[in-house]
Amino acid sequence: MDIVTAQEMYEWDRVTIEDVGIDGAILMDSAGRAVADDMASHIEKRDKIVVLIGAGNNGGDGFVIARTLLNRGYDVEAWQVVPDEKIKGDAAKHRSLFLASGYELHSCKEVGEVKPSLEKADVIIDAMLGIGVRGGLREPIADIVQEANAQKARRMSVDLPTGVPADETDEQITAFHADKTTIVAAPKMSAFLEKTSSYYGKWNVVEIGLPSPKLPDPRRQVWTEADVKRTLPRRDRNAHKGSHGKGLIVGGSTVMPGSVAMSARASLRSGAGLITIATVESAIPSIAPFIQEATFVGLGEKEGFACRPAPSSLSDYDGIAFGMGIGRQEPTRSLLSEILQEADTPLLIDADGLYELPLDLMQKREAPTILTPHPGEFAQLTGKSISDVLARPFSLSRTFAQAYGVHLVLKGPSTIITSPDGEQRVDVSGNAGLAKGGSGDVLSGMLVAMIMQHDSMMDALANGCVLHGKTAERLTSDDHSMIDLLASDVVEGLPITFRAFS
Ligand SMILES: NC(=O)C1=CN([C@@H]2O[C@H](COP(=O)(O)OP(=O)(O)OC[C@H]3O[C@@H](n4cnc5c(N)ncnc54)[C@H](OP(=O)(O)O)[C@@H]3O)[C@@H](O)[C@H]2O)[C@@H](O)CC1
Ligand SMILES: Nc1ncnc2c1ncn2[C@@H]1O[C@H](COP(=O)(O)OP(=O)(O)O)[C@@H](O)[C@H]1O
Ligand SMILES: [K+]
Repeated sequence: MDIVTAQEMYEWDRVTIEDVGIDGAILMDSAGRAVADDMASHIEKRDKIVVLIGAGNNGGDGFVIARTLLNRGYDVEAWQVVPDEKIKGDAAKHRSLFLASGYELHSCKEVGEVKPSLEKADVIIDAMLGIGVRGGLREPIADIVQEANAQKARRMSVDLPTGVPADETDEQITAFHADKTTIVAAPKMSAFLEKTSSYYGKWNVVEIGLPSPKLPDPRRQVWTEADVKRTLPRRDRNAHKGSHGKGLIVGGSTVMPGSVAMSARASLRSGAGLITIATVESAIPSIAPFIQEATFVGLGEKEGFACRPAPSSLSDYDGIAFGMGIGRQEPTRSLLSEILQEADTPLLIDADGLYELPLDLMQKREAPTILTPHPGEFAQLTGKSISDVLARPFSLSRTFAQAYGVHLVLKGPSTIITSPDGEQRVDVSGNAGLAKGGSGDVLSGMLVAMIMQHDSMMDALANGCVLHGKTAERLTSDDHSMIDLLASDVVEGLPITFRAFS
């Protein structure tokens, strides 16, 4: 499922109308009817419905939705919240069709006129503004949004909640707070941004007749369960342990020994053939009982933290993960510098490994490098603030991955995975049960296992992220809550996930 900007959406629409030859008013009719069909499955005949209609094409969709629901016998009041002369083109045509059908259209210049209807409504449908919003909301829309948000009615938005822009933004927004949004044709970037995603409520996408081959490839897509099922490698019945990769996990310290054990277990549970843990010598006895299947390499240590030299024969491994629980001490960073220069296999760097990462050495590597920061770590890597990262994760990820030639997994409720040539995939699985220490360590272990088994790095990373999130989702819907779920529960939950997906 492609994720679009406003500009990409307009281009898709333009090409469909001009080159394919589908009339704009017909597209609007299809869009409105598809949205009405979707919304109708969430409303009852006895519900009092108010449709709020703006000036642009989003309002045009609103006229079609109101007419369609009225045709089907729903109890609908249609409210135009802009002056007549503002409504032009296809929207004006659908306004005429609405009136010619014999339906009543209310209009308001200020919120007081529509307020009694909003107060009585069971459902408020927002077709005021879509991807064409510019700047702060003007009156009366600003007041209507505030009044609608104060009601107990169910709020449903058409395409986007009014006030939410389609794209990344630094601006503070005031917006309609939808319980549900029916998105037209393709999800917009803002559905995945921390600042704006909550205004959408639950969302889904309806098809409206825009031909898929005519969408200019945004190189940005949601990675779905179906994508995982399609691309997850099947295990060959003649496999031996070497077929699925020999991984090295470098991390841990005397004060943080558990993280590497979790990464290693997650890696083995995700299909890695062999896992070696490289950690400070003194931590091995405390870790070993938790992971009988792994082998160990003892690292030299200074005051409980790992130091050079790097484990010998780095080239024996098919994948390396560095950083979980390793600490931020100077000797540890020298160890990473050595690994960056010597390892000629895929190297994933997470957690403390990302702290003061030598970007120049990383950039010189020829084998793939994968960074898995959360927004705080990415802010530190880029010299931006966390709020900058949260406002522009797509563009900052793409710029960084392309500049440094790395794969970037920017973690969060929507995890954005970017390749060195700028392709992006978004994983929306998981829930707040994962907002716990150790979740990232589990993910790193899973990703190393995936990297060793897939031919495509992007498939490996996207599949690993979705399987991680889906495991948490399943666990919190069965035996656990988001409160009690531990990272180690996610590791032990992997078998059922893999059974479902492979
Ligand atoms: N194009 C497509 O691909 C398809 C689009 N479709 C649908 O069309 C929608 C996009 O339509 P759109 O381009 O007409 O923009 P839209 O969001 O209705 O707003 C424009 C109006 O809002 C006004 N306005 C702006 N900012 C404002 C503010 N801050 N406060 C107050 N008012 C403000 C602005 O006024 P102006 O500034 O011009 O005076 C103008 O009148 C899209 O989301 C989808 O639903 C589908 O039907 C089919 C395929
Ligand atoms: N609210 C959430 N919804 C979905 N996934 C989440 C949420 N919070 C955290 N996660 C996921 O959990 C993991 C946390 O990683 P990270 O922040 O590195 O944790 P830690 O360093 O504590 O192990 C990431 O995969 C992230 O995507
Ligand atoms: K809307």
